[in-house]
Amino acid sequence: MTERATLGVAVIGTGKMGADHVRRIHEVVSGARVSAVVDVDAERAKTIAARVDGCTAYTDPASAMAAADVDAVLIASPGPAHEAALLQAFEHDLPVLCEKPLTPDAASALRVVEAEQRLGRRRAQVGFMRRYDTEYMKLKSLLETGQLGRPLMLHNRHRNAASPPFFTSSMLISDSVAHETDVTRWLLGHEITAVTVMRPTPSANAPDDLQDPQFVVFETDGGALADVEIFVNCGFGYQVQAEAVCERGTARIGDGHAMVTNMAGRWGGTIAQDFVERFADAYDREVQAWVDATRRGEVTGPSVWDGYAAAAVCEAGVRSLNEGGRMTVELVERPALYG
Ligand SMILES: NC(=O)c1ccc[n+]([C@@H]2O[C@H](COP(=O)([O-])OP(=O)(O)OC[C@H]3O[C@@H](n4cnc5c(N)ncnc54)[C@H](O)[C@@H]3O)[C@@H](O)[C@H]2O)c1
Ligand SMILES: O[C@H]1[C@H](O)[C@@H](O)[C@H](O)[C@@H](O)[C@H]1O
Repeated sequence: MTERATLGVAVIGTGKMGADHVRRIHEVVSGARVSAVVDVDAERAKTIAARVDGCTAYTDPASAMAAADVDAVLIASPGPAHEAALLQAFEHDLPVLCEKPLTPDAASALRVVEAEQRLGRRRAQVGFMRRYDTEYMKLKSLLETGQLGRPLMLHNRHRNAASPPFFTSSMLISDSVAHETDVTRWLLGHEITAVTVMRPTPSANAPDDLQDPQFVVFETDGGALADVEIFVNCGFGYQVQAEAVCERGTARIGDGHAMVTNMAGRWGGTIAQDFVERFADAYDREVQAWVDATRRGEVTGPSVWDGYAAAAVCEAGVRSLNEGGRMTVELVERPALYG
């Protein structure tokens, strides 16, 4: 298959993540350019477009997708806006990289799976960027060698310094733990069959009415258990850690000991303050891999099915959070398109 010339990308949503992806495509990634940006906030779209020569600002995704210089779409609007943008991109037969979550609930995610199936080929990749993080990749490779034996448990910690003002208790699951649903499925190669969410006494530093932290337990069809501590107002920084406990050993990532200093009677290092810093390399690798595959006419990386499975687990998790107790996860039969 011949490679396409430089890929013209429309970035939809130019907030924290979208603006960072615009910078990335403009300055870091090869083989692509940002030809359009879209934001319901016209001023924001214009400000971001002005950073890239030849980039047009739009307020309506459909107009950008119809533009002659747009070959592909990167969706970085909030989760509830993803379904409409994905379906429009499919109508225009454009390849998509959609930030996580694919959509915020299982029914809307399933509509996206069904729409892609009607196209008869994969068109979209979901932005589960931890699959491109070097530490997660090393852990995955080690588990695949079988040296540690069968994975029995996976402990996950996911801490943000502070949550944005719009964050709700349900979003700790649907927006944040969405990542752990994906890494658990991907690292273990299991589907998650049940979810239990527990509520410790909220931190005094969490905004009023926010249930923060939460403690989540996943059961898998391979008989493993995974737990997730999600704490989005921990105050001290951004930390993502995972430890796989297997029959013959354990492996842990995310301790962040890149540099240790000794100074003034203490030893220590620094902690990243947000995801843009902690996962910078992973985002770069993710977007470059998407551009390369798209130019070859292929779709690789986490699929719309992975996005649907994560949405179904998170929906069960939100029910457990709100109603209490263990909730089972029901997935539709996996279509052949997703192997
Ligand atoms: N992979 C990651 O680690 C990671 C990190 C942060 C955010 N995200 C995801 O990226 C997405 C954006 O998050 P963010 O933190 O940048 O949010 P944000 O609030 O900073 O930005 C969202 C932007 O989208 C715009 N917008 C809203 N509705 C829109 C619509 N219908 N069409 C076009 N633009 C619209 C808003 O005006 C805003 O500028 C979310 O899906 C979020 O979950 C992923
Ligand atoms: O949207 C963000 C993003 O996905 C981050 O990676 C995660 O740590 C945050 O909790 C979430 O709100």
